[in-house]
Amino acid sequence: MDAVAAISNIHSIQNALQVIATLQLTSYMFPHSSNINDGSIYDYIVVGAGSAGSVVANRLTEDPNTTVLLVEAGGDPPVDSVLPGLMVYLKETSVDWNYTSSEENSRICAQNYVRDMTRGKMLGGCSSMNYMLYARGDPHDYNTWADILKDESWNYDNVLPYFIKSENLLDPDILNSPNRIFHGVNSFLNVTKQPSNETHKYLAAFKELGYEIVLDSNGNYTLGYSQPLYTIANNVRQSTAHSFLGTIKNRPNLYILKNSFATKIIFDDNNNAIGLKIIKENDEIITVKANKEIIISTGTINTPQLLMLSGIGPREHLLSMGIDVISDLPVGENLQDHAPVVLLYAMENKSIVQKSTDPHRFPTPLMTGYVALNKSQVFPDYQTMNLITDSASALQFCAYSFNIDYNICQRFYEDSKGKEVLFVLCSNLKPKSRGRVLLQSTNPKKPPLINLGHYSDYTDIEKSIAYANDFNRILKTKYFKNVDAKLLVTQDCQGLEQGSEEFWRCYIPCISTTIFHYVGTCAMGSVLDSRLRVSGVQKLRVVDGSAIPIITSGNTNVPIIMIAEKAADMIKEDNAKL
Ligand SMILES: Cc1cc2nc3c(=O)[nH]c(=O)nc-3n(C[C@H](O)[C@H](O)[C@H](O)COP(=O)(O)OP(=O)(O)OC[C@H]3O[C@@H](n4cnc5c(N)ncnc54)[C@H](O)[C@@H]3O)c2cc1C
Repeated sequence: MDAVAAISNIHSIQNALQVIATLQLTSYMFPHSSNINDGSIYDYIVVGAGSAGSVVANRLTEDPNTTVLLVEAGGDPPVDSVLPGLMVYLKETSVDWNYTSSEENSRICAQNYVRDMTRGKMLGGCSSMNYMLYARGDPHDYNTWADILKDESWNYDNVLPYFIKSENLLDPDILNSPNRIFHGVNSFLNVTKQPSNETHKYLAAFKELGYEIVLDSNGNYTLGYSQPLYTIANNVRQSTAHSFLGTIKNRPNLYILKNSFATKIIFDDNNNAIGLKIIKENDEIITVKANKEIIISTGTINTPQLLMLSGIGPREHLLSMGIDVISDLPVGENLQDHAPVVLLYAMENKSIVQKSTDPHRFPTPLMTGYVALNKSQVFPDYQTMNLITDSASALQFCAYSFNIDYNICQRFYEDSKGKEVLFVLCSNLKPKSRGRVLLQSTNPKKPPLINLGHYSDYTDIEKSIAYANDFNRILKTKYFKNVDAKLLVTQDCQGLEQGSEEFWRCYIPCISTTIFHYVGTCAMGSVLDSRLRVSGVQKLRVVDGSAIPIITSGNTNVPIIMIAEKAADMIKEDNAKL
């Protein structure tokens, strides 16, 4: 097999799945689209039914006297979203916004490198196409937010109830452990483990290196290696579309407009957000109105675009685009992501590697680790996601899912053919690099200009070197020695002493990628206040990943769900006072 053939296999399966999607087999699981007319008025309008927007719409409609319109650019999640084992087939399809980032200013391998940025365009947003790892981040993250924002309501003790509020944990081991107190069991988001015996030999190797093997990384202590939790239950993906919308699809006060694209927020003369311009599925343009508030939940890339198109953003940039400025704010700046280094290890010979063929489960056995280099530190510096796979699947992950250069992936494949492969994503959890989102046009349908800025801060390379070196000690463990495990290296870096400074400096820029954790472009503390209100205007909030001031120490879906739970309470409180 070569990398081109591996990707062509994926495309063939995607084509078949696109045909199946026309049957709309999943539509019974989700709310139907409402008939919305020009000029309709609601108490609240929520724009974007992703991880955050679905939760906000659910919580606001708990009061039967409150009407909510939820506007979503995409439609129902297809079968390949609902079945966890098919997750790799969603990229670059009609449910992906298909954004790319131009990385010309960063220090990655190739000049003017273009990176694929997968983003969900359907009910549930990215929660309908993500890799379903349930990770809350570390208490230190939220205590830092509270310090920056000078608002204790964001410290760990005060956000923990919102993590608990959203969750229905179904794992018996954690439920019978002291960590039970950190988990919810009564809510919409079902969470399970996907246990696998194949992880044991690797967990033993991590233990040999001195890492703790923990039952759960989602309590008040996150360090150690574990079999993680997933937003998978009852054989299906627990997207927010499934958990928070499917379960309330008959609420008469929830109105949903699918396949409809919001293009502009309308303000009155006093800068109150009062309406929203939308292009419907049939290209009809309508304006809808909100009595109380408009909540923007269109995600880290589209939220800054919508705000800027509506006159909220950096003055110079808006004026250069011919847009009248309503509020001069650093919208689009502060873009953050985890940019992991991909480390591949060729393990024991296995002519036929046991692969999960069950589409109801996560496709490979996996372990996660949270590590602090300084042993007296209680929060992690880096995260590893460790997938146990085979050379052919590793080739697909490498060249397709994680968009690494074909030739490099091909080389990895050749050097691991017939073997088990440990595919590791090793992420610096607190990168200093920042990217940016700008408008490239006043046409709302034109994608914004995105620069992820990966490794634009030099210290991130240094940190990635330290973390990769630390992880690579795994080669010294008994199991790795017994099977004569090898770190796969690209041709260009061969000849350099493995583990040397020179080696990592060569290697890392070529095998770094994205894990799609984009946050921060409308951050609390700069664009928003700590109640998520947009500064300089009234009746407008942003509730999604863009509101995060500093990226969390792990995957981002569940922290965003927590923000949405907290936001819904703040919206209810603030409007009750009026
Ligand atoms: C491939 C992939 C794998 C990932 N894996 C994990 C993981 O394993 N675990 C984890 O915790 N996180 C993971 N993440 C990240 C996580 O899923 C996201 O951070 C999170 O879902 C983002 O939530 P959000 O509410 O900010 O935005 P989104 O979920 O993106 O929601 C935004 C919604 O707004 C809609 N929208 C946008 N513009 C408009 C408009 N103008 N009008 C109307 N609607 C609009 C979009 O279609 C979308 O539905 C992954 C992400 C991806 C893409």
